[in-house]
Amino acid sequence: MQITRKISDDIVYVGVGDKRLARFENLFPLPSGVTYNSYLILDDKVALMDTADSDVTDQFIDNIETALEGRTIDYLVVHHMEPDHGANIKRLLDRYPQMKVVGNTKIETMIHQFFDVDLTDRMVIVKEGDSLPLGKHELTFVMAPMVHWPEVMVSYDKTTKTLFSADAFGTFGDLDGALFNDEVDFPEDYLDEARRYYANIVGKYGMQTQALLKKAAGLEIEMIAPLHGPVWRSNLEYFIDKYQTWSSYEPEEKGVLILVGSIYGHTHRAADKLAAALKEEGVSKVKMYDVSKTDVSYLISEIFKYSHVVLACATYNNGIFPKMADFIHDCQALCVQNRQVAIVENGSWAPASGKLIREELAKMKKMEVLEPQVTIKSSLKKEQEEELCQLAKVFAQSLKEGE
Ligand SMILES: Cc1cc2nc3c(=O)[nH]c(=O)nc-3n(C[C@H](O)[C@H](O)[C@H](O)COP(=O)(O)O)c2cc1C
Repeated sequence: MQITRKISDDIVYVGVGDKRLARFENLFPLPSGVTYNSYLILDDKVALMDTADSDVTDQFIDNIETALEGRTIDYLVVHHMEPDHGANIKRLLDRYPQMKVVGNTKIETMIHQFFDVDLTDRMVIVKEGDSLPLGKHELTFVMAPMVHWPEVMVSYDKTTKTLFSADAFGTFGDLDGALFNDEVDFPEDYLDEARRYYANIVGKYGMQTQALLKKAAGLEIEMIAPLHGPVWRSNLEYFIDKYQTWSSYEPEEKGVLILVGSIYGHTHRAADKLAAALKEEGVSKVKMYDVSKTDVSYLISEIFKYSHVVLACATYNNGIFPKMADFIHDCQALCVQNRQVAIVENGSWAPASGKLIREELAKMKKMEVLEPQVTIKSSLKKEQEEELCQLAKVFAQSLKEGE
């Protein structure tokens, strides 16, 4: 059985969706799966654009064999060596003995690291701007180092004006039979997962992503074919604009994200009070999460989205409540920056989480702390309720600025 679709007259999607994988990179929950995209260009020469994860090998090979209709593969273009795309390189080298691998020198090195293969006379090394003629199609290679591994490159097909974008413009989520962005309700059903993918996987490398966007701006692109999620053939500016926003660490939306680290719920009550006060002040977008309940990858995605953040946190063994500390650590690792943040701390004998959170924020770029910092000693009292109302006013004013 094969499951393939054409993305143009002679380019066939041979990728595979996987709904069974629980966590991407054994880390990020996948409630609706993921796709491993791969594309076969059937020209005078046949080029396969990347392979797929070992979990889907059988279906992937079936797809390729059907699309080939008895032909063989001349070139395997490797854009990225992460095993969710590179796992089948050796298998394909064995299966198609005349196939050559196209990639840069770092890709060649990594192929040898991952596999015991002899690449003598089987490697075509390419650098920035090099081209590979296939017949009607000609691929031009553009290096994209650290988006999000060092060897990453993308390629551009002049004939169909397609950018094979590697992991850039990828999205979590299986596609349920769809292939193109205009076959799904992307803003409704995929945007959150696209942001979660970007923020957690590529988010650390904003500068490198900006460099790639700059190079891409010089190309006439009508289709973006990433390694995960839908192929973009319409409204490209919409998704490119999202990437501009995310990679420059600009908030996507004005609104307040409240993150609560609470052991017994008292800190939650304070967060509830603040949320209600924000509503009273006319703040339309307020979103609250318990950091113990929500996987940190969703919290990271949300902080990439919202302009303003409240960290409401209990003190735990003279430290920051562990789940909140984990979140802050992830923010630092992913270079989260440029947000307005307020702190609500709690402690029964020596509240310290506020001071410690402030120290962590100071290590990050452009994280402005809004005052007052509110200190609760066990449960919320009248005095702190007033401080929370005052903080809500400060937020409302800050949100209005620049409108
Ligand atoms: C294991 C544990 C360690 C704690 N460590 C501290 C501490 O170092 N300093 C402090 O002031 N309170 C400490 N507390 C108390 C809590 O911070 C305090 O009771 C707070 O009000 C809890 O808020 P919550 O109801 O939102 O969980 C600790 C509580 C627990 C359960």
